[in-house]
Amino acid sequence: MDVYFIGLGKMGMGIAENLRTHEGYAIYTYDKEKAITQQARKKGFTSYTSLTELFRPSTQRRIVWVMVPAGDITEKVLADCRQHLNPGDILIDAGNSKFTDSIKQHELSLEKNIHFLDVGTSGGMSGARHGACMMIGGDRSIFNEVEQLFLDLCVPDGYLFAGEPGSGHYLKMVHNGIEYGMMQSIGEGFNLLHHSDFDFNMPEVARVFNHGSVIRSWLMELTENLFRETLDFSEVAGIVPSSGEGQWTVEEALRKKVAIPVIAQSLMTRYASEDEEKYNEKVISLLRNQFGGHSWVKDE
Ligand SMILES: O=C(O)[C@H](O)[C@@H](O)[C@H](O)[C@H](O)COP(=O)(O)O
Repeated sequence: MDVYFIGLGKMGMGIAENLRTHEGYAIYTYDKEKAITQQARKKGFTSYTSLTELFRPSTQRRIVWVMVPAGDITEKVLADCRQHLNPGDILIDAGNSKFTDSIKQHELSLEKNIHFLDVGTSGGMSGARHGACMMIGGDRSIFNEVEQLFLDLCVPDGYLFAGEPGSGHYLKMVHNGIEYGMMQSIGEGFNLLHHSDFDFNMPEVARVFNHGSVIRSWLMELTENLFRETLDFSEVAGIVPSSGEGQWTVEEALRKKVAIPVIAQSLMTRYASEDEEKYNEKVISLLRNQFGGHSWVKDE
């Protein structure tokens, strides 16, 4: 198979490096950053500096693996690719795109007889390099034609053809909603341990939670790792950004009138962490003062 990688960031580069450890692929790469193109060449990839060079006329079917930031950038890259591709080529968006965008991209691709698969990719950087988890939406017949790609890139049992266009990214969205809730719960539990009257050894607690307990998990292993690296979090601001999938999960739950209180609360907690002004808490403090004469704490 001729596989063209577009976007060699933390995930794209890992996936490309993963794929070249398998037989049967000709791999071509492109990244808009010259420095990354150089880096890819140093690693031995055939790497180009423009899409025109990358997509030199070819009679072979091209499989294009796009892994760039979701939203406008993905939309532009996919549109640019379609300018160069032949009918029958396969365009794969393996980034964290919104499922509604993927449905649209599927339709736009179809207009040019280009096939489109939306692939939700999980497992972080180590997964990309050594075996990922992938959730795939699109036409089943196209998935069947390139299934070997997923067999090679994923851990055993680590991919699923989810169904219609958009379903791959829908699944990844909900996966990330669950990820938000699980992380929130781990954070809260360890916060309580941190404030308790007992002197718990945090890395050891995370270790024991990981051996035979109900809550053993990769996130708990990462919790053990982070505590082993340092117990001093004084330099960490405690601000938790979010890339969008948690928000889309909540929006979808509102649209479908499905209750997801834990995931919604995890998202709100992240938003609150970013709100350094604390206007909400200031209003509440002053309200307590209004009705009860309670004093408010002066900002230092
Ligand atoms: O499954 C995964 O490998 C992760 O979910 C990965 O996709 C990424 O780390 C998140 O997109 C971060 O998402 P937030 O920025 O929303 O926390």
